[in-house]
Amino acid sequence: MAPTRAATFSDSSALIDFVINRGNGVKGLSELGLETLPEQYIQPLEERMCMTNIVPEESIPVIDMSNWEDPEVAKLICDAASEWGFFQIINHGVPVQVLENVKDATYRFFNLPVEVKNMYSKEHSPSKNVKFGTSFVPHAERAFEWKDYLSLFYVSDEETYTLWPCVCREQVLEYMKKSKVVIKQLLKILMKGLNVNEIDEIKESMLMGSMRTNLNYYPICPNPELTVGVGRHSDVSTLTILLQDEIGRLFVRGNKKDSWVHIPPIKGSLVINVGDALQIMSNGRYKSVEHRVFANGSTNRISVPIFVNPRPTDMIGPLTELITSGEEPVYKQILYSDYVKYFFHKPHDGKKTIEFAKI
Ligand SMILES: O=C(O)CCC(=O)C(=O)O
Ligand SMILES: [Fe+2]
Repeated sequence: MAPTRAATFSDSSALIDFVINRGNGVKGLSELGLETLPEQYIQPLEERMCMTNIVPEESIPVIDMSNWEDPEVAKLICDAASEWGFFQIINHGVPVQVLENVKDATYRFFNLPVEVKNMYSKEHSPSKNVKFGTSFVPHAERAFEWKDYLSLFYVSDEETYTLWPCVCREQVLEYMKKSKVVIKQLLKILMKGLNVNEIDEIKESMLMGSMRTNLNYYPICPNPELTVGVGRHSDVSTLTILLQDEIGRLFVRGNKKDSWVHIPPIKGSLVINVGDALQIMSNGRYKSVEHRVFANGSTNRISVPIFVNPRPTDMIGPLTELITSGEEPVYKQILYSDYVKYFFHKPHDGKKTIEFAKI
């Protein structure tokens, strides 16, 4: 019997060498035209897509930001952040062209020759602030995730122009800068919702002292029903601003037990979600909610999240305003970089990271 193409990688070390060490990623696997998914990507049954758990009649709020100072808009945002942890915004002020440009830049990066992309892998990158990789933490995962990414931690414009790949740096920078306006509006509203009316320097650093933008690439997958693009997780950010393309397949945990709700692509919109850092700072009032991405059998998908984070050196914990007003703290003070380190040392595991900060 002729061997199937998947047999090429029946040996795990050969697959790891091709995908990780040589930098082909899952894009390289996808382009081999494999007929079956390599077993290293087969997820346990409970992590795979199950249509019966999807609630098609539910959806996360879509909020028009054109009158963002209107108290009714503020209420919609604060309610969405506490009930869903997720919402989409439209008329947010980030020009559509900026969004289109960053999507084009994402394709430009992933279409570079493997040798060029691999110059940014963990082993070869000139800086830990720029990293090309695949899956989430392949060295610790029992099953890999069907995703490649480029992760860009912003330090300064100067560093961006020296270290980031030239095919995407200007577009990512512009997307970050234009998004900063709406990020500030959202944080102002969310803080007001907690009766925190002044955002001083220390608070601004805790809320948005650093930013990381990821370019995510989910290539066409053989047997998409057996794997995931990104497994169940909540983000470790304060807020995440996510640009997705028109493909869909991003799901968020719904309010009913074991239910999942699709986040439909809306042209020009941005998906906003609360991350663990904001759940901690708000003492649990705003919720970071589990989400995941399923793989796709017929189309490549991209997404571009901006993770708005505290600075790595910030101590974060429930805001003093909440505690002095009599709330019992649910979380302790933690060094943000310790929290992030903990997240990146284990595979995706739903909402478990936040246990690290619980009192
Ligand atoms: O690709 C997406 O739509 C979501 C990705 C995501 O959840 C993440 O990168 O944290
Ligand atoms: Fe996420």
